Amino acid sequence: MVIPGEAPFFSHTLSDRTATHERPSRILLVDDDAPLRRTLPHVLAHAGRHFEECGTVSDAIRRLENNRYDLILLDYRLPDGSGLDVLDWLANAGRTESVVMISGEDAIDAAIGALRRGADDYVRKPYHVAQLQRAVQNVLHKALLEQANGVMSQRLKSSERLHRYLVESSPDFIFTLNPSGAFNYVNPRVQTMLGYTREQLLGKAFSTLLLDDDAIRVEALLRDAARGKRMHPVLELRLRRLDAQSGQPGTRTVTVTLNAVPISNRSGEDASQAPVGIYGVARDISERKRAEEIITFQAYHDQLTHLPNRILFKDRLELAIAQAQRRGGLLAVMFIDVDRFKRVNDTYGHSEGDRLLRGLAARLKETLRKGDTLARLGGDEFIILLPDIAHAEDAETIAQKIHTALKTPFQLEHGSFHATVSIGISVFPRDGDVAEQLTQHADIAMYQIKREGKNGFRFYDPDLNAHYRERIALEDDLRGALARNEFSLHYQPQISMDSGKLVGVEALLRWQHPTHGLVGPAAFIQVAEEVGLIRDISHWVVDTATRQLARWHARGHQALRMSINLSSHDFDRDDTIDQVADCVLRCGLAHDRFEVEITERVMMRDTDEVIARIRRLRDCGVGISIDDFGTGYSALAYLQKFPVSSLKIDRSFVDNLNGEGTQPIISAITGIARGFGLHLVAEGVERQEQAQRLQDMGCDIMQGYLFSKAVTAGELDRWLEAPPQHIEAERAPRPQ
Ligand SMILES: Nc1nc2c(ncn2[C@@H]2O[C@H](COP(=O)(O)O[C@H]3[C@@H](O)[C@H](n4cnc5c(=O)[nH]c(N)nc54)O[C@@H]3COP(=O)(O)O)[C@@H](O)[C@H]2O)c(=O)[nH]1
Repeated sequence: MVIPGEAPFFSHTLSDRTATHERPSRILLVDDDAPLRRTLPHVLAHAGRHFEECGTVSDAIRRLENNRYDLILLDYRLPDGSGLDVLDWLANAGRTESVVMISGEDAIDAAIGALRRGADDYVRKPYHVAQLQRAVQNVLHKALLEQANGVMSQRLKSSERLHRYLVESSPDFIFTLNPSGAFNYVNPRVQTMLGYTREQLLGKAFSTLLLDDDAIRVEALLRDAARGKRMHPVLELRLRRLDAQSGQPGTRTVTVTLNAVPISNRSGEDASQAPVGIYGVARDISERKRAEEIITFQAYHDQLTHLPNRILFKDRLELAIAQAQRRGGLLAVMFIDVDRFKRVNDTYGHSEGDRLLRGLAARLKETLRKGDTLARLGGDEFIILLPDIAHAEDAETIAQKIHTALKTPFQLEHGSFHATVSIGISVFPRDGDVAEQLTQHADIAMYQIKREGKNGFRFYDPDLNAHYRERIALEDDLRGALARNEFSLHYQPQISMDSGKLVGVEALLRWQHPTHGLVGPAAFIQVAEEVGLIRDISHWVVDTATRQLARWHARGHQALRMSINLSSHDFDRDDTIDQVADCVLRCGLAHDRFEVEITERVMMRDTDEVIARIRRLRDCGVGISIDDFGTGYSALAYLQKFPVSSLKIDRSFVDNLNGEGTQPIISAITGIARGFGLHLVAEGVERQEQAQRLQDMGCDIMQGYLFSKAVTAGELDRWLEAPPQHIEAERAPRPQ
């Protein structure tokens, strides 16, 4: 490295300069004695010595003005002045030539005067040759030593400047401590790194920058160092920082290397006795630490809620199991699933779903103690670890607290939302002694709560395993069912009692399961909804049903109506509704021939979006039929809001025709249908007398096992060509 304006650090070596005998010496003889001037070069001859001569002061000065010499042999008395004049000239010119004064003056004052004015030696005439030779040799040697010394000190200065430059401009905080551990040097980096000026730190103990824990470690180290022990190479410490802007204290994380350095080199003494200073280098690793912390946090936490994730949860659970095993204690795992969460996402969008999850995380946290772990496993699944419980029932208390905490609705952008959760609990060691098992058993218990109607909690029970496995298998089979073409539609006839004719059909979904045979929708629709398969299934139903109806219309049965069932989930989005409209249009189905049955569950959703979607269907000529009409509370209110075209008298009324209050309800429904001009169908008609009573009450169209179960399209083809004989027989005589 080269400091600007400086020679390279080690551009030459000492040995170059100290090899005096090899170096030529240029010597000027100044004497008015010409024979002496000619003789002296012979007397003083030596390898590398070159002599020049002159006899006057002025001649000497002229030569000096143009040349440099290593030595001047200078006579005291000269024709035009004194050798002292030459000495003065040399002094004034700042010249460094060595001078041996040669003089016949006896007086000691002359010698002293010459030496004072810069002569290096004084030889009095007459002299012995050997005396002059020695003087010349000594002076030349001394000059060379001085020269070498000058070079050396120049190099030391350069070296010191270089080191100072390196230390002062270092990106690290470099410091030295005295034996008491107080700063006696700090480089300027301290100001940007820690916010202190050098003056603020000099004289202060290093420990004043340290946090308590670190201070204890470092003080022990410094004590060891003072006793001559080797120091540890690298420490990670937090140094106190003074924020210049806010004046607030903070910390920076640094790696520090501390090295003991003996302060004085007292030769002969035991080195371990020498007082020790400390040389330290602190490197700021705060940013790296922060980045590491963020990466670690992200690896072990859920980004949405900032709760621990599955990995961290498992880690904590394994630790808690090990501790519980040691102390023979209990712990509980609570698997929590948010009920109907998917609906929030589908209806209000993902940002509302996220808001709800964050709110839920905060509420769940509030119900827990320090030391418990709440984690998010993903989606709407949370899990809690209660690492230290006295009784299994303690987990029950927490579950109740959670349900209580959720009684207050969440405030979302779209308004308030009342969330419920299903909680499954497993307890160590009763329900398992490894993390995966406890988690899976809590999950199974949670799943059972879902099956039992959600919004509750229960403990794991080994009997639940079988149900769980069935459910998992069902989910797996269902996922491939569409691709394997295992679905079909069956059509249940609707008969007009007046004409005895088949006037409509309800399309009902069937699943030809590879091992279980023909499976009805009640066994899988809910699962399809929960695992998100319902959309694709509904699309298949809509497509198949509209094509089939178009085929029957094309064969001349244009009056035939068909209804299909959609899931309430299908009304959360536009795509299924768009598809119904597209299919009806593409197949050219006449107004009201194709109908979508909606349940009160759909109407209860009652959002602007759901109403708009139902209106859109109606505008496309699709009939809207209310299934299980009259079983809910606000049936009449719905009729005002929704563009309904048909009502179905629920099977429960038909079943209970003789029950208290049933007949007035059925009469009311028939009255409403007549009043609003709605198509009316009674479903679940199984017996002749039911058909008779319904007909008496003004209901004409009926559907039920009395007439037929749902049949395949092929069977219905045959029906349409030749209605079965028994239908006529089932028809009740017309009222007179
Ligand atoms: N999202 C979709 N849901 C569908 C679809 N297809 C059907 N479903 C829903 O499943 C429910 C059960 O249907 P299913 O097992 O087919 O039962 C229907 C009839 O078989 C049964 N029924 C008909 N007549 C009688 C009878 O006289 N007695 C008796 N005990 N049961 C009878 O009733 C069911 C039809 O009911 P409804 O829909 O209310 O008219 C079913 O309720 C649908 O909601 C589908 O494609 N998608």
